[in-house]
Amino acid sequence: MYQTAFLDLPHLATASGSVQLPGSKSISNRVLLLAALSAGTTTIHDLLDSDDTRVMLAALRELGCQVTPAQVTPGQPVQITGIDGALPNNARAQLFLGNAGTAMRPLTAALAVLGGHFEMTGVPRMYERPIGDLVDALRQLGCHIDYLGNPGYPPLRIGQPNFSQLGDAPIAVRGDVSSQFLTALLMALPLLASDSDICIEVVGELISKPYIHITLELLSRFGITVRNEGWQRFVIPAGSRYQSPGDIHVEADASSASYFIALGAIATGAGGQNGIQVLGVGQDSIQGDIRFVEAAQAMGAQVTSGPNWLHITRGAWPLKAIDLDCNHIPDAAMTLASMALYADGTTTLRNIASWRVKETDRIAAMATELRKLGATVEEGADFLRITPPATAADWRAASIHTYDDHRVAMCFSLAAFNPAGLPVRIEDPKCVAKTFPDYFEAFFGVAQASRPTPVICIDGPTASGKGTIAGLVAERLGFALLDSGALYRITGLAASRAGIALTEDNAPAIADLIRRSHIGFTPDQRVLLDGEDISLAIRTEDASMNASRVAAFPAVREALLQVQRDFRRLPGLVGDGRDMGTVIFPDAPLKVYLTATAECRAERRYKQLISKGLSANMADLLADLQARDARDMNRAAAPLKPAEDALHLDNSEGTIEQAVQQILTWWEQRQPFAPRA
Ligand SMILES: Nc1ncnc2c1ncn2[C@@H]1O[C@H](COP(=O)(O)OP(=O)(O)O)[C@@H](O)[C@H]1O
Ligand SMILES: Nc1ccn([C@@H]2O[C@H](COP(=O)(O)OP(=O)(O)O)[C@@H](O)[C@H]2O)c(=O)n1
Repeated sequence: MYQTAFLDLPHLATASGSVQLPGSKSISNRVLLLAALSAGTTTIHDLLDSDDTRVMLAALRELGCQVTPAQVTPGQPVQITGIDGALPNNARAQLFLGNAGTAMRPLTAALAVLGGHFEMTGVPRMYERPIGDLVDALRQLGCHIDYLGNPGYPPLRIGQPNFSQLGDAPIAVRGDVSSQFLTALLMALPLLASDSDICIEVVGELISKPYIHITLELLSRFGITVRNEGWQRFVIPAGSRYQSPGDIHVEADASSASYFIALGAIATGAGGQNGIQVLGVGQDSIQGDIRFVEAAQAMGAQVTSGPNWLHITRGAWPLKAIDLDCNHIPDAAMTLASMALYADGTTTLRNIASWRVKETDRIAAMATELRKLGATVEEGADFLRITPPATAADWRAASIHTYDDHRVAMCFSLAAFNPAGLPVRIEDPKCVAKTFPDYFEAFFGVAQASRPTPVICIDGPTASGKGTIAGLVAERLGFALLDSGALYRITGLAASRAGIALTEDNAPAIADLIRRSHIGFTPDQRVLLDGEDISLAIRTEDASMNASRVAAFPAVREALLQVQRDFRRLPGLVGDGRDMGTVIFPDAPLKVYLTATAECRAERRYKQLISKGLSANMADLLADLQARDARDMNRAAAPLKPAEDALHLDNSEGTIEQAVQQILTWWEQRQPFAPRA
């Protein structure tokens, strides 16, 4: 996830490939419970691995269900052998359910009906989340539930039920607080419906009907066909029995899919590749937002689908403007507003009044931000009318405000395909965490920039502060980081360990050795050589000298050339070294030559080594540093020198933060966005 203040999307040209969307949380936990209650073994594909599914799985194991493997492993299904509608007599368990409402409520209902001796506990926040309406409904039936803390809230104790008073009267449950109570009853009461129908009556207006729809659909896959009488009464027919469907796929969140469906409609692929494959949700999805596919098709998208996948390619281009009542797809319809930027006329999205009361006033937010890009937007109480910029010249480079609304951020990523070649800035990109923390990573994984991905080069002599400052600049911009010196350090270390003398004669052997080695950098910048963590070993002064020796060999530099260029990836890269701007990335839009006096550098290096627990001596350090400067500057292959278009930054006096700010200011001056207020 990008934690930066903003994220600059370079102008994008093409997109193709496949995106695996994470499984939906509410579907995952429903499927787990239904599989546990069923007869037979269920193989669950694409289960979400999250805190909430982990506590559910642990609880099911505690109740005696066989779960293999014990943990969710990416790409591997989970198998659950169910209890076939009954627990052993006097079953007993203490279940810790964290803060997972999707586990606490349905499990409470199911266990209260099954009977036994159970304690349902969780984290303190769970004890502030009401469950009284569900407990009241279950007590009407004859279930035995006690509050162990505050009445109306978990923790709970569940005992043996007494159903002798259970008549034909409907069971009443409030529907206007949380639809999870109704979901919980709908999943528990089939256990009681062997001899006669069970009727649930909703008191108050039922909220979140799409979620009840999901529950009903999943129940039917597990053999229970509930009669839905106008969303006010639900009848579970006599003779209902949970039966495993064998295999079941957990769908991804259908609204998350909308951005990639739109992407497939907007972008063509590069080099013969075609289309976007969305894995995790298919057109037979049980989620209401899947009908976004029809709207995207009306605008021109070509969509094919199979079990849990969609494939989208560009059809009509420009896209076709539409006039649509969006009441059935309130969340996904926002994505249509971004698609409207690429349409052949004015698009009208109607019946979207609910947008006004979401994370932000989404009608106002979309209108404001679309206008920043150059679109003409008319905004009404419950509609949005969008006319794209008339020509490429009418597009504007915009810094998109995201209002702490994940969907605004995701929608506007699509503006980076504009015909004007402009980048797009997304402010506060971490707001996507609400539903899709790795959205931008997934987006960058399939999109390609129209020009070489931006690189900021920071070159300079040893201990001038390159590594420290490059790391901070990369962090602020969400860019990848290339510590090129580490590659020479690794090479020196690998050669020494292999017993190869670091002489010019041996350069081909050293180059060969490094080509065969497996070099890795972890996200927290630890350095791996053939799987071994050598982060500390390459930082000794010995390793520094060896690095500077092997770095003088053209064969070694040649071997490392492509390795370094391969670090270039969206949204950008900061490269730190000696020849980033002169040899490796000569086309970089910003090159900085960072210097500081030799004395200043020696002193900083001294402090740095001591703080890492490595031994150091000031006089030796100064001499070594000067020797290394001389070797780096005077060698024939890629000598250390400023690129002709480099900006010089003397880091002897100022603080680290001042140097970082100077580089960020230079970067900002190269961007087309208006200065931030
Ligand atoms: N402007 C500065 N003021 C104080 N210390 C600095 C400054 N710039 C860098 N340093 C410190 O100098 C040391 C060497 O910096 P480093 O980033 O390792 O240099 P390089 O990568 O150029 O060899 C680090 O401990 C760093 O924190
Ligand atoms: N792009 C680069 C980076 C490092 N190097 C060499 O690799 C050595 C170690 O690089 P480094 O950046 O880790 O060293 P320090 O600047 O931290 O001392 C340097 O002394 C250079 O000789 C290089 O030649 N080209």
